[in-house]
Amino acid sequence: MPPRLLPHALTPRLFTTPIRQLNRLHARTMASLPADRRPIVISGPSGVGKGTLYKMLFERHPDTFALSVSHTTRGPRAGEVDAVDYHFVPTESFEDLIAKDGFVEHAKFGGNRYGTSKMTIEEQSSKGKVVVLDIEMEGVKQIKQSTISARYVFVAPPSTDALESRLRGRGTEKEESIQKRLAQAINELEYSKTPGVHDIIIVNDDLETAYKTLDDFVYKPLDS
Ligand SMILES: Nc1ncnc2c1ncn2[C@@H]1O[C@H](COP(=O)(O)OP(=O)(O)OP(=O)(O)O)[C@@H](O)[C@H]1O
Repeated sequence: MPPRLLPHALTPRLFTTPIRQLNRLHARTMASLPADRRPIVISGPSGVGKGTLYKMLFERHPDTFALSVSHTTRGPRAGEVDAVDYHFVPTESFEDLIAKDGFVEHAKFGGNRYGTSKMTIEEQSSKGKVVVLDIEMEGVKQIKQSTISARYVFVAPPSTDALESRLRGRGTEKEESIQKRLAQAINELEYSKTPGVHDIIIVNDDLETAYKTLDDFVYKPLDS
């Protein structure tokens, strides 16, 4: 039996889509490594939208980035998974790793310890991923003093009122924790004004605009 001819509307797109369009489609679905492969350190006050922004980056460029999973002594929030959101460890194990010089940065915040292990960064980089680190001010200072060469992004809120309403709107923090985070936000914002500390400061007002600024920065050519 001769093959049935498909009506035009059902012809597979492959045969009707111009090559240039196909290439663009292909580029978007393939891992698209930035020219600059150094780890990207993203900092900014709690609740400003760091997580929201880098998750968009991961979704829009699959298989390209890896979030450095931090170690912490704090307990998991509802829905958080060990080794995915954090490596949840007891204080003794955390201190053990400090003694072995196993962290690129570590800090205490809100009564808990947080840190990025050298091993975590090495593992992801060796898989060809661009590592993204979500860390706070003290961690940024330590990485800047370390031998790690990184790019530094600071995410700022459009206003402190907006920051507070995002923190509250997220619904993950108790009042005491919100107050601590807001107090710390003032220090973070002050530090961000130090010249030369960050390569870019992104004000996260309109989300898509902020995302575009982040994407452009991450993918800018090496010589610009
Ligand atoms: N541009 C934006 N406009 C309005 N709301 C936003 C915007 N960006 C993020 N948010 C919301 O703000 C809240 C905090 O965002 P997110 O959890 O990403 O912050 P974070 O900086 O990663 O916080 P933390 O450091 O505590 O993990 C979330 O509910 C998120 O949906």
